[in-house]
Amino acid sequence: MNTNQDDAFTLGPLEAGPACCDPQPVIQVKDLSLHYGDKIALDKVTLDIYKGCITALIGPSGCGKTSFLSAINRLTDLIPGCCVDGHIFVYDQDIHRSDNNVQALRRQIGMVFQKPTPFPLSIRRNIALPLNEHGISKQAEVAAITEQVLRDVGLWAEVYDRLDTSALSLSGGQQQRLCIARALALNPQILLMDEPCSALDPIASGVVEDLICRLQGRYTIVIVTHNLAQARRIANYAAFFWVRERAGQLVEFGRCQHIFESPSHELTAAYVNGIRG
Ligand SMILES: Nc1ncnc2c1ncn2[C@@H]1O[C@H](COP(=O)(O)OP(=O)(O)OP(=O)(O)O)[C@@H](O)[C@H]1O
Repeated sequence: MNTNQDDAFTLGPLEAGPACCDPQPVIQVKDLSLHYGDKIALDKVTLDIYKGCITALIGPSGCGKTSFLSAINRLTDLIPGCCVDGHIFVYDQDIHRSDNNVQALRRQIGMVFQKPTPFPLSIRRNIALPLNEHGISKQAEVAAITEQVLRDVGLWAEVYDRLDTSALSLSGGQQQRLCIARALALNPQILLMDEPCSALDPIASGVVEDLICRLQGRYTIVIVTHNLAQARRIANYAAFFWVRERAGQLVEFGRCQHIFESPSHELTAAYVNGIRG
């Protein structure tokens, strides 16, 4: 087993530096409101997400962070009673237009959840299954992608000799890296991550956090985190949500340094300094 994590990852820092030096909107959210029946989870949120950057969604429990994430790849379509108003443009396409291809959208946008969610199948099948579902089934191609993405997430050296064992035999941190590899296999441009480290022990969490930093620049990443220190360490931009009049609202969005060191709103300052929330 390779114990040196720096050697394990095949992704290093980008030579050209982070793409977020020159912010280009990839996801444009305009007046997004989201209801679950009578409950307003998000009220008129407008926000741009920039190409190649990591954007952290922060705020107290129940302010609509997960709902915001779910709307971006239309997972909200699957929730009974959930209703979305407003517009979300991904690469200038309005994703809620009726002629939009949801399968193509989800291929473009990978999702990683709080709790690692490997399929109860072998490590190999976990990567192969989504590829097969999207029409990639040539054995050599599937094997090459499998090796590449497992190398990308620093897992190859740990699993190359047991690809046919159950993914459930992996540790929690390894399972989460497998889930990230599975998301990368379809070559998405955008990754949505809902508290990807919160179910992991501190060491596994550190490895996954390091991996997320290595993905920056290659992918546009939107991450929900309750860990403000983590948001500060890894994100280029932060969006601070709050609950006002029982509805989730965006209070402030900006460069991470601005949000944490000189926010424009008193509420943001109170939250990031641990006074409220
Ligand atoms: N499927 C659902 N049905 C009804 N209400 C829901 C549903 N999902 C979320 N909500 C409600 O919508 C609001 C926003 O929830 P959401 O999970 O998006 O917030 P969050 O900021 O991600 O919270 P947390 O940090 O605790 O995960 C909450 O009041 C929640 O109870």
